[in-house]
Amino acid sequence: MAEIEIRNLGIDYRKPNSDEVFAAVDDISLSIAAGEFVSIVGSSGCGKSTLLLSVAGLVKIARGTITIGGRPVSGPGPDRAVVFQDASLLPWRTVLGNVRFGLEMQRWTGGDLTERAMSMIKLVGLARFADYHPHQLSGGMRQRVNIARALAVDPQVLLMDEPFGALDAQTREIMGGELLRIWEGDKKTALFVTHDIDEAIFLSDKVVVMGRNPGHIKEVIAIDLPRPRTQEILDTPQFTEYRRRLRAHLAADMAGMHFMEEAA
Ligand SMILES: Nc1ncnc2c1ncn2[C@@H]1O[C@H](COP(=O)(O)OP(=O)(O)OP(=O)(O)O)[C@@H](O)[C@H]1O
Repeated sequence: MAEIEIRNLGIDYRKPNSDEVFAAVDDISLSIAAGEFVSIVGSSGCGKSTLLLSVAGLVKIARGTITIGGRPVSGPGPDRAVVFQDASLLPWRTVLGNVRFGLEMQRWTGGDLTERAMSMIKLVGLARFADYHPHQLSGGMRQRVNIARALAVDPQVLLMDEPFGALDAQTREIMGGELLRIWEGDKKTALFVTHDIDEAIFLSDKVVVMGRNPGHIKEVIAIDLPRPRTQEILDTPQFTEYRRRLRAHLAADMAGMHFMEEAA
């Protein structure tokens, strides 16, 4: 059975300064197996974040269902952890304090909190910085802390919304590799939103391509590349072919957007 099962999902939002509602995503069905790494790509505003937030239980489901491990999602829960683009760290707490905070919030009972937090900080390569405060860290390091905090509570599902979106290209590439190393260690089910096609292919078992108005799934592409993945894979013919397919999808979507703007 799939770990995450999304069936005919629809999410509505209210238009700004109006009572009118519109479907941000509609009729989305997707099955994600336990331990799978799935990325969501698509043009801006097509509903990627909305889909991720719905799995997190942070937006109201208007139509359809989402189940995690067979249980319907009706709000946030300890089985899911979310990492957003901007590391939401507490500035007055150290790295250790921030990772501990996640455990404190979940009333972690799986052993000593500091020990657990430290093991996660080591996992993301920040052991030497445990006493630092967020402002003393680079953007990439802050995002590592965010990931450590999310993983510390041992969620079944890790949800990431453009977690490397604010980082420079090189740091982003390094962080992608790091994320895979961590994920390969204990294979959480991962759902990852990105604008970056190469990042999506490099990380994923499946790439979900979304289209817009309302947000829907255009195609789910299985990425049949060997693991563990290294940067060399980016230059292989298979990788290039996946890139070509995904670019063609997104280009078609962009062309549709221009057409709509002209028609408006
Ligand atoms: N809280 C909200 N209230 C009203 N409309 C919203 C809300 N959040 C998102 N929207 C709208 O819903 C649609 C989907 O937004 P969403 O953020 O899910 O798209 P996205 O694909 O993640 O976009 P981006 O790639 O630009 O981050 C957009 O039209 C957006 O303007």
